Amino acid sequence: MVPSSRDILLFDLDGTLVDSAPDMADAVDAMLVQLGKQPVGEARVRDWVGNGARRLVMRALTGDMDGEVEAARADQALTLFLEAYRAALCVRSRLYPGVREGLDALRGAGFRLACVTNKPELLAVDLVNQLGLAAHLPVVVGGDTTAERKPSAQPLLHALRQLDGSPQRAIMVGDSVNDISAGRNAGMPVYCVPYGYNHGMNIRDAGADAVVDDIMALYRLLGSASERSPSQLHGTGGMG
Ligand SMILES: O=C(O)COP(=O)(O)O
Ligand SMILES: [Mg+2]
Repeated sequence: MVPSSRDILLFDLDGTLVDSAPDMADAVDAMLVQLGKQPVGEARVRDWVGNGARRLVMRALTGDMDGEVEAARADQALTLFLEAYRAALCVRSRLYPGVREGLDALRGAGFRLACVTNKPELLAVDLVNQLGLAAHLPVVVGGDTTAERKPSAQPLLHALRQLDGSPQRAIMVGDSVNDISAGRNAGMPVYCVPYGYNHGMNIRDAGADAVVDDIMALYRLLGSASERSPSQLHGTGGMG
């Protein structure tokens, strides 16, 4: 039985469900080479993912987390990146261990699941399909679906509207401070996995309500909480 208080789970995509950095890094490097620049490689790109494609491209062009370039240059680079990425979206990307089993178990227990990512919506939907998760994640909200992306609450609330849900019934599950802020802004608890992309920082220091080793561990945590008492699972609207 699903806990009556929190029966909706909003999942981040990159770094939480899928290790997509290898394909993103290949597309970033293809873009850089087309612009006559040196490729940067996967390790750098891992630290740069999570704030949307445009920010990723600006980080790659400047080598700086907060780097800015003029709009026309960013537009041109973004077009090249998206072309390369769309053409090879799911070549080396892999689900993290425990994801398919965990989502199966959560679905089987009656949770309703959605994806809220800063990836452009079309790419996110395509990737979810290619990974065979379309049935698990019937709602996919991307970084360009609403006017603002995470850490704004907008995309989370948009997903909840499509599920006829509310923040009181939901938990955000992610891998970065961006997901934690988005969940806070939307008024819901945030559980994090420790293996994703958190800009080189340890997620255990970032203030999540819980850190779960993987999505199967999330299922075990929510399952055992629901057996104890629904109200113990953040049922009173508290944040932790
Ligand atoms: O920054 C991105 O492109 C996507 O990142 P997210 O799936 O972790 O939100
Ligand atoms: Mg992420």
